[in-house]
Amino acid sequence: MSDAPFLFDRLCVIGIGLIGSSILRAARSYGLSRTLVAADLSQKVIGRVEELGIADVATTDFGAAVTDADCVILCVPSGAFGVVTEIIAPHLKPGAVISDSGSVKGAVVAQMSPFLPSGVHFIPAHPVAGTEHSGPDAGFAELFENRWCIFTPAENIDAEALARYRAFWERLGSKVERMTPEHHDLVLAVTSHVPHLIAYNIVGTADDLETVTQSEVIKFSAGGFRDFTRIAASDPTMWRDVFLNNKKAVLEVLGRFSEDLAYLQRAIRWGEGDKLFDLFTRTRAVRRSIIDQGQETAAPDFGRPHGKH
Ligand SMILES: NC(=O)C1=CN([C@@H]2O[C@H](COP(=O)(O)OP(=O)(O)OC[C@H]3O[C@@H](n4cnc5c(N)ncnc54)[C@H](O)[C@@H]3O)[C@@H](O)[C@H]2O)C=CC1
Ligand SMILES: O=C(O)C(=O)Cc1ccc(O)cc1
Repeated sequence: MSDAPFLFDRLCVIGIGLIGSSILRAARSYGLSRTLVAADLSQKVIGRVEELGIADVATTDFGAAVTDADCVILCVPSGAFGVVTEIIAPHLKPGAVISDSGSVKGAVVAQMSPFLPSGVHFIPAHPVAGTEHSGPDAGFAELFENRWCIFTPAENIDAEALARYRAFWERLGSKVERMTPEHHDLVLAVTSHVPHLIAYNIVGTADDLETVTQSEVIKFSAGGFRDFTRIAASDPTMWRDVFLNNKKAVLEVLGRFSEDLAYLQRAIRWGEGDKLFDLFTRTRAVRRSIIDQGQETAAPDFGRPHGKH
C-alpha cells in the first residue's frame, strides 16, 4: 500500500464484473480510497463480492451506494448506463466525480448526460485493458498497468476534478489520453470492435461448415484460429451492447474492411501474388512498429489517405 493520501475518500463502483472488481482490487492494493463501496444489480454478484472481501460495503441499493461518494464509476454493459444513471442521479454528492468504463463513448455519454445534475463532474473514461473473462472472480489489481485509459470529458470540465481523476488512473498504472467521444469511437471501432466482430464471425463460420466436424475444429485449432476463439469467447451481453451502441463507426469501418477483403479475394482468384505479398509486407511492418513502441495496440492514422491499392 502506498503512503500517498487518498484520492477519493469514498469510492463507489457500480457493476462488479471484470472491470469493476479490478478497479476495487487496485484501489485497495494501492491505497487510493478510505472506503470502497460496491453495487450491482445481481444479488449473486454482491454475495460473491462479500466472499472475496474486495469492498467495505456491498449492496444492490444504488441510491445508498452513491450517497456521500466522492467518486462513482459505472462499469455496466454499454446499454445499461442510462437506467443506472437515472436511479443514482438524485443521490449524487455535489462536487463528486462521476465516470464510467464503457467501451463506447458517444452513446454512453448520450445515455448518462440527461440525468446528471449540474454540480457533479462527469469524466467519461475507457480503460483499454481487458480479457475475454467476465464477472467478479475474473478481475485483478494489475489489469490496468501500462495500459491506456482514454478520457472523453466535455471541453469545459473542471480542471481540478480532471487532474484528480487522471491521478487516480495513473495510480492504477495507466497512461491517460484525452480525445472526443466521436474520435474514440472511430479509433476503437478499428482497433477493438471490428476485430472482435471478425473473431465472432470466423469462429461462427468454422462452427457452421458442414464438411468440418466440431472435433476437427477443436483438434486442429492451432495458431491463428485459436487466437480468434479466445476473443470470440468474450461476454455476449457486453459485445452485443458495444455493436448496438457504436453502430455508426463500426458500419463505417466494416464498409472499408469489406472493400479491402474483396480486393484480396480478387487477387487470390486471379493469382495476383504481388498484391498479396505487398499487403502482407506492409502489415508485418505494422506489427513490428507496435512491438518497437512496447505496446499491444496502436491507434491508426485516420488523417492519411488510404493509398493502399
Ligand atoms: N471486458 C473487457 O475486456 C472490458 C470491458 N469494458 C467495458 O466495461 C463495462 C463492464 O465490462 P465487464 O466488467 O467486462 O463486464 P462484466 O460482464 O464482467 O460485469 C458487468 C457487471 O454489471 C452488472 N450489471 C449489468 N447490468 C446492470 C445494471 N443495470 N445495473 C447494475 N449492474 C449491472 C452485472 O451483474 C455484472 O456484474 C462494459 O461497458 C464494457 O464494455 C471496458 C474495457 C475492457
Ligand atoms: O481481450 C482482449 O483481447 C481485449 O481486446 C480486451 C478489451 C475488450 C474491450 C475493451 O473495451 C478493451 C479491451
